[in-house]
Amino acid sequence: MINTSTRYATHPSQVKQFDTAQLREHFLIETLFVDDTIELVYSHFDRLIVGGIKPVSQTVKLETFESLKANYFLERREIGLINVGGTGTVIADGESYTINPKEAIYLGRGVKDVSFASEKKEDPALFYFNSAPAHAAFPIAKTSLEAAETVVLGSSENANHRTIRKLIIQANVQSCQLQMGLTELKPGSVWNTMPPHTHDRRMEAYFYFNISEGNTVSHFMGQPEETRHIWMKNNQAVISPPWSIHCGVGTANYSFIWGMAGENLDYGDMDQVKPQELR
Ligand SMILES: O=C[C@H](O)[C@@H](O)CC(=O)C(=O)O
Ligand SMILES: [Zn+2]
Repeated sequence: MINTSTRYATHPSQVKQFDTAQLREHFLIETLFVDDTIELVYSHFDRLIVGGIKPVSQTVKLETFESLKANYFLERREIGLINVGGTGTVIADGESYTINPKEAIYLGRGVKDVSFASEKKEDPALFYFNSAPAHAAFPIAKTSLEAAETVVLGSSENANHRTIRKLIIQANVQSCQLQMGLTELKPGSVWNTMPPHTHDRRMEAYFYFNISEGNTVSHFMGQPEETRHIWMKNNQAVISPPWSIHCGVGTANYSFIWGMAGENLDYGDMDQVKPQELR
């Protein structure tokens, strides 16, 4: 089963007029994990696809869908998947890859048959994914948190102490557009990506997880001088337009996956915004 929808690109002057419901309709992705289903949103921002796959009682196949006008999903695309559930398997053109919790896999253009399975039905794999158009075919690559390029940023005094793990990044995985990673906040730290930034050459999507029972995260978006917020639940994603900041604050610590597509593969070229400049 595959369930798809499309989100159009928006202009900052439009977003200025949006009420809560419109902001959520255009940017928030509420449902990503449904049993034995692929749930996805096709965004017109850099044509990034944001989705989730939850195999429970059967193997789930990565089917193509109408908007792609392709014979198979990865005919002109690449995909990065990170498992936020129990151990699972990705089968790519007959080859099986075991993906443990918090491990990632990159599949390049041209991989025809892709399917997903969980090791245990009671503890299913949850594959969060991003996919972008690809002009070249790069090899399949599996990465783990240990193998990722890691940076520790922030401090407990600023409530933003966190570990950023760049899983799919130029230094360890070759890709056309896609960059993905996983950021974990330390206990007592609640701010992610603070100070915030923009990168007009790339859009981004944030997927919030490990939000514990009774807690919530407020995601901030918009141009630095015209910000809006979206309240997030566990396992929800939010689309960040290229012109938008993307940062968040929680009522307790949490984790999130970030993924980008666009002009280049230079993670570090962000334009920083000073906290006191935000409006
Ligand atoms: O462009 C890079 C992305 O926004 C994230 O990698 C930022 C992040 O994980 C963080 O600061 O906590
Ligand atoms: Zn960013």
